[in-house]
Amino acid sequence: MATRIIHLPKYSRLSCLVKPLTISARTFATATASTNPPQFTTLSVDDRTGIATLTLNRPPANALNALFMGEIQRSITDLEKENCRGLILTSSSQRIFSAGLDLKECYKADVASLEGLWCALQNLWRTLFSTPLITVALINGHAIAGGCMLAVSSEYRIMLPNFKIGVNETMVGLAVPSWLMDTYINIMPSRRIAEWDLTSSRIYSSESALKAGLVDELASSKEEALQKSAAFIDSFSKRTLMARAITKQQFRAEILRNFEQNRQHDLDIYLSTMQKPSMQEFLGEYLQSLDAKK
Ligand SMILES: CCCCCCCCCCCCC/C=C/C(=O)SCCNC(=O)CCNC(=O)[C@H](O)C(C)(C)COP(=O)(O)OP(=O)(O)OC[C@H]1O[C@@H](n2cnc3c(N)ncnc32)[C@H](O)[C@@H]1OP(=O)(O)O
Repeated sequence: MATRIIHLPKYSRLSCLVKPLTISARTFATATASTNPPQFTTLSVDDRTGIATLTLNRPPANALNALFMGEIQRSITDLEKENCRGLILTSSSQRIFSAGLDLKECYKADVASLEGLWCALQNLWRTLFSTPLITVALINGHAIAGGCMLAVSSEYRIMLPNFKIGVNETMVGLAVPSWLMDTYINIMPSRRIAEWDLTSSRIYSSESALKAGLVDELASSKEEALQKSAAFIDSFSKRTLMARAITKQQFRAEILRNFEQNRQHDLDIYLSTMQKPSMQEFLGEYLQSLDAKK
């Protein structure tokens, strides 16, 4: 299980682009660092197509803590080095893609832990948003806040029915960071709708997300969604990959520049917000409300 990403064929050596994902797919887990075994992700790469599937596996909610986010980020970076062609991001859970930041780790945490969490979130977003890989979020469960961030940072979103997706920060009294706002605007058909959504903490159903343009397709099963994800990646021919990647990065460059200029400010806002007694009190109540559902 604990295998590093090695022996991945260079995409340039692949002779055939359009092949179904299966037969020669190898499954292995991603390492969190060169010496540490992975804990929360599994990566499978199809040798023939050059398509990787990264599966989030941190039960029960794929809540994003620093270690988990570091693993995801390193997987993407490793795949880039191996000239992998496309990445499908999905969840091992049958009902939660990701519930966003691990709120339990935000509660009564010391400053160093809060800082570690936020920097890991910033780094993960930056890596996913800027990667030259063709990225698809296969949203097979609820995707809230940071979970939605993973989806909107990807290039294409395919969602299974009857789940929820959206960014709920203002509902809990928090401003949406400008880089997340820009990422959301980048994919929504209308800036006006994006502003409405983020200011009102709108959470969509899968079906309404499709109508609004927040997701691109629905699929009735994970298998169908995998096929559609592979089809999206395959729709870009080998010939266009380099030009495509540069064009994608040009589209995203200004958002990335703004982020770099405000990175420290963004961290400072998060730290000061999370350390407020009123926020910690609210967070405690919020966590209790999640538990009270049982
Ligand atoms: C008070 C909020 C503070 C926010 C702090 C952020 C400050 C920065 C602002 C700007 C940030 C932008 C970047 C992103 C930020 C975030 O991601 S904040 C996280 C916001 N996420 C949520 O509000 C989601 C909360 N969860 C849910 O709504 C539901 O759990 C669900 C995802 C819709 C799933 O519902 P359901 O299938 O009914 O499962 P549950 O029973 O509710 O949950 C299962 C278990 O998972 C635990 N859990 C759920 N969410 C989280 C979480 N975010 N962190 C940690 N743990 C979580 C839940 O407690 C259950 O646990 P068990 O009781 O152990 O089973």
